[in-house]
Amino acid sequence: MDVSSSPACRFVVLISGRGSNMQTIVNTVQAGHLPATVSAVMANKADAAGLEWAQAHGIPTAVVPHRDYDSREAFDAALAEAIEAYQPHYVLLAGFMRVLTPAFVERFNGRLINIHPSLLPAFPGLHTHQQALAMGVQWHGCTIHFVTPVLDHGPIVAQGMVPVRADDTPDDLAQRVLQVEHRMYADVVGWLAQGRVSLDAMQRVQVSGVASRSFVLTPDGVASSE
Ligand SMILES: Nc1nc2c(c(=O)[nH]1)N[C@@H](CN(C=O)c1ccc(C(=O)N[C@@H](CCC(=O)O)C(=O)O)cc1)CN2
Ligand SMILES: NCC(=O)N[C@@H]1O[C@H](COP(=O)([O-])[O-])[C@@H](O)[C@H]1O
Repeated sequence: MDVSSSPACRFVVLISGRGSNMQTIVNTVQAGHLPATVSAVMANKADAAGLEWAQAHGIPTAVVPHRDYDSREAFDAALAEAIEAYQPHYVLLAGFMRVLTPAFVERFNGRLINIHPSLLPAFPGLHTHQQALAMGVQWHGCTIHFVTPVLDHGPIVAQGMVPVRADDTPDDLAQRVLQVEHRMYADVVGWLAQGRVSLDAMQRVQVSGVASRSFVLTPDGVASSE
């Protein structure tokens, strides 16, 4: 793919399902206020509902079915080849549900971003809303972080939090957290596109010109904690 004419920040977005975070990313970029483009949306499942939405919005899509490969390493190598064809500045995981191998993470080191539906380091892995309710936490939320070989452990870019209600079900919590996820990823995509995000010598995230990297859900919507 010839990207020489594209000086903008190129994103490839990885999904596994409905892709509401991917839709937020595409809508943010296609609003036209950022020097950025979503070069492709890719999924590890052909039935990922977000693929049809992306195609309808003019975004190239690809499927690399993880079940077609004999090993995690082989799948990751095929996925990496598909991604590198677009020469992205960043690869954004948005509901991507495969644990990535160290070789894959190394190949995109410093350019791989994920959104996780908990306030890391609390509740890594899957079923985070069930974990939160089981522990009786009163605050829950989401984290955008750089991806490292250690699952859900990378340097944190932003976090957002929501109150937990006594009668919450996991789905109630998921829907409340998604509101914050969408606002957060929209802001983080802007920071990335504007070249504001870096890692210091201690592998801590720095975002130039941004006073707060935390968000909170209020009765009036999602607010930055500035
Ligand atoms: N090396 C890393 N890979 C991934 C990270 C990461 O931080 N480091 N983040 C995840 C995203 N994620 C949570 O945010 C996550 C995704 C998937 C799983 C998981 O256990 N997946 C199973 C399959 C589950 C399924 O297919 O439904 C698996 O891969 O065997 C845990 C956490 C993305 N990858
Ligand atoms: N461990 C990864 C993970 O659980 N990601 C979560 O999957 C959901 C996908 O929603 P979406 O497909 O509508 O963006 C989101 O809540 C995201 O945080």
